[in-house]
This record gives sequence, C-alpha cells and structure tokens, in this order.
Amino acid sequence: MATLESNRYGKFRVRVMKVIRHDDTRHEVCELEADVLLQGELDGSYLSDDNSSIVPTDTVKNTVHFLAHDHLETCRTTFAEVIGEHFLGKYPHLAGVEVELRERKWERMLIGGQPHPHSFTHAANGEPFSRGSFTRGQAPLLSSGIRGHLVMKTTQSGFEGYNLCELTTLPPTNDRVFATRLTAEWTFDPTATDFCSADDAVLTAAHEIFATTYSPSVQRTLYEIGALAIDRAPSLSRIELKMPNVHFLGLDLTKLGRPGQKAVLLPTDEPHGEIEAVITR
Ligand SMILES: O=c1[nH]c(=O)c2[nH]c(=O)[nH]c2[nH]1
Repeated sequence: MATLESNRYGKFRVRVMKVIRHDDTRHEVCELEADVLLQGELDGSYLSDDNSSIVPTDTVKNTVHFLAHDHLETCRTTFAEVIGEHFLGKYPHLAGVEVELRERKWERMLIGGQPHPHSFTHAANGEPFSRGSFTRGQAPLLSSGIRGHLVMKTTQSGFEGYNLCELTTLPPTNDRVFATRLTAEWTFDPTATDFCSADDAVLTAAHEIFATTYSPSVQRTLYEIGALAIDRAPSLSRIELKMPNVHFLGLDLTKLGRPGQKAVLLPTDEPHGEIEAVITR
C-alpha cells in the first residue's frame, strides 16, 4: 500500500525587476528571481481529485509581482520575509513556506568618475541569494549568501606539512596562486533586521582575510573568513562556507626554451579541491 509521505509545491523562477524612483531621473533598481514552495493541508490534492486546497502556482507568481509592487525595496532578505509572512497570513491551511530569492545586482555606471543616477551595469561576480523558511507558530529562519564569487591572489599562499604516503606526488610550496569560487550562506538570528549591512560585512571580511593574510591552506583561510564574519556581523548565528580550490597549474616550458619559468600557468576547472565548513557563534 502506498503512502504519501510528504509534499510541497509552488512556483520557481518568478522574475521581477523593480524601479524605485526617487525623482524623475534618480532611480534605484532591484532584480530578483524567486522560488516559492508551499506546504500544509494539501494531501487532498494528491490523494483525491479535490483541488480546493491548491492556491494555483499562477497565483503564487502573481503574488510575488503584487508584493514586489507594494513592498520590494533594495533588501532581498526583507522581501523574502514579506513573501513568507504573506502566504502564512493569507492562507490558514498552509503550515510552511520556503522562499529563495536570487538577485541580479545592478551597479551604477561611473560616468566621469561619478555614479550615474539611472544607468547601471551588471555586477556579475557571483549570485547573491536569500532564503527564508517560515513555519506557522515559529520565528522565521532567514539567511543570505552568495554563490560562485570568484577571487584570486597570486602569492601569499602555500601548502606544506601535509600527510605524506607512497601515493603523494604534490610538492610542498610556500608561494602559489590561490583562487576560489566562494559560496557562502550566513544565517541570521531571529532579532536581526539590518540584513544588508551584515551582507556587506561578510563580503568585506572575506576579502580582507583573503587579501591580507598568508594562507597556509584553503582550510585555514576558510575558517578565518568565517570567524571574522561572525565577529563583524553580530546578527549572524552561523555561516556555511564552500571554497573549491581552483587550481592554476605550473607549466613546464623547458622545451620552449623557458626552463623554471613561473609566470605562465594553466587554468583548470577539474578536478578541483573542495573545502567546506560550517562555523557558528
Ligand atoms: O589548501 C589546500 N588544501 C588541501 O586540502 C589541498 N590538497 C591539495 O592537493 N592541495 C591543497 N591545498
């Protein structure tokens, strides 16, 4: 006999762009793509032909557009909260809502060194996102993060003193290129309100550790980034970091008449090291 163990449904990839007009020519923008998943007393729609519990996914899409019109400012995480609370408030048969918002970041163009009031360029280094998990009767769980933020340093990184065995061929080094496609997600404690300044603090901490400290391993640098982020952003309770080691391999150009050269490297995508950790307060 079959049993319906769990179920949820919603609309994915709902896109929206809001122009916030401070006056005729000075604008701000916020472009998002939303995934919204609903859970609750919905079993009837799977176990019978009764659709009465289903808020159509088309309505879910319209809701995101409507809420964007009335409430979207420039803070993603706040808008995730608006969406989650709207669905739980409006539909008593829903018990839980999951929201993910991915942002396309638009940055003001610099024209003659001055930020332009209504012309923007895509700031494309990584995909910023926010997630909200809303359960009726509980405080919302909100997080923010970035996927695939590419950073590189060309020295002040090494890897030595690691485990050696008969399968080890890696030479130790105290001077290597270190590049990573940082993915991080930081969770806010329930009292947090200023999500955007926490986002800025985390990325600034990541850049600062990466650029200004010697890295003895990706593992160590990852931890130092997480620890400084927790220190600098008091509203964070937890940060999860993923730092693939994007290798640039030394090229042997001896046969081309350039023995021992260190300037020309081979960028590689695979295989890559994968270093991950969760750091909590
Ligand atoms: O920083 C590093 N951590 C590792 O775990 C590792 N493994 C490896 O081959 N190179 C590196 N570098």
